[in-house]
Amino acid sequence: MIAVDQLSVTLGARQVLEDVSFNAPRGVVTGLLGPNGAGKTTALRALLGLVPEARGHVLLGGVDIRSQAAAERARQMAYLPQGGVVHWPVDVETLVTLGRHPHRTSLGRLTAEDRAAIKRAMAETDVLHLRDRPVTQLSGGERMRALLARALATEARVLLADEPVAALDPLHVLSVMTLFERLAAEGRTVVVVLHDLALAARFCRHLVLLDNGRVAASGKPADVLTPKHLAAVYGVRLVGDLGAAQFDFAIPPE
Ligand SMILES: Nc1ncnc2c1ncn2[C@@H]1O[C@H](COP(=O)(O)OP(=O)(O)OP(=O)(O)O)[C@@H](O)[C@H]1O
Repeated sequence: MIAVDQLSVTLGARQVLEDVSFNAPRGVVTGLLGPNGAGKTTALRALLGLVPEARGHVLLGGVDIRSQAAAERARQMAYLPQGGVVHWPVDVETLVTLGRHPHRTSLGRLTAEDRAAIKRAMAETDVLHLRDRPVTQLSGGERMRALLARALATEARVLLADEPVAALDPLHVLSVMTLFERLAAEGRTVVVVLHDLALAARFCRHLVLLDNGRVAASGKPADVLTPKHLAAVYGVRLVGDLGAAQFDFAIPPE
C-alpha cells in the first residue's frame, strides 16, 4: 500500500536518510524501528510529503504522493507526531475535532458523520471522560491518547504514529496496539515507530529496521529481530526469545 523507493534526505550537511526503500503493506501493522537518530521520524515526515529536501519516491496505492494536493494527502494519511506537545489550552473534544478538518469544506457546523467519527475516536482511545478538560492540563499519557484520537478522527486509510505508546501505562499500551491491529485488519495501512522490541515482535507482522539512515533489515519479525541485527544495530545482546516473554500482560475480559 505504501512503497518507499530510494528515499534520501540531506538536512544541512547531514545525510539523514540514504537510499531507503521499503513497503508498508495493508492489513498488518508495520513497525518502524531503529536507534535514536536512525531517521525514523524523518522517514515518517517524508512519507507525509513534509520534507522538501526528500529525494526518491513515496507511492501510496501506486500513486506518487507528490502528485497529490496537500488537502488530498491530509485526507489519506493521518499523523501522530512524536512527543505529544500541545500549546493551545483547547479542550480535548475541540482538539479531536481538528482531525476532521481535512474533510470539511467550511468551518461551519459539523456533519453527523463528523460527530460520529469524533465520538468513535475518543471512545477508542479512552478519552471520552476527558472531553471537556483543557489538553494542556492532561498527563503526558492522557494527552498522547487525545492526540491519537485526533489522528483517528480523520479516518484516513493510512495512519502514521511516531512513538504512540511511549508515555502510556500497560493497559493503554495493549489497548492502543490492539486497536492498531484492528484498524490494519479492517484494511488500513498502519505504520508505528516503536522502541519496545518485544511489543514490536508481538503486534507488528512487518518490520523495517533503520540504522544510521539506511535500512538494516525489513520483513517478518523473526527475520528482522535476530541476535545478529540487534547486536549490529542497537549494540544489545538478545537474551531469550522476544516472542516468548517470561511474563506478559493481557486486557482482562469485560
Ligand atoms: N533539521 C535538521 N538538520 C540537521 N539534522 C537533523 C535535522 N532534523 C533531524 N536531524 C538529524 O537527523 C537524524 C535523524 O533524526 P530523526 O528525528 O529522524 O531520528 P529518529 O530515528 O526519529 O530518532 P529518535 O528515536 O531519537 O526519535 C538525527 O541525527 C538528527 O539529529
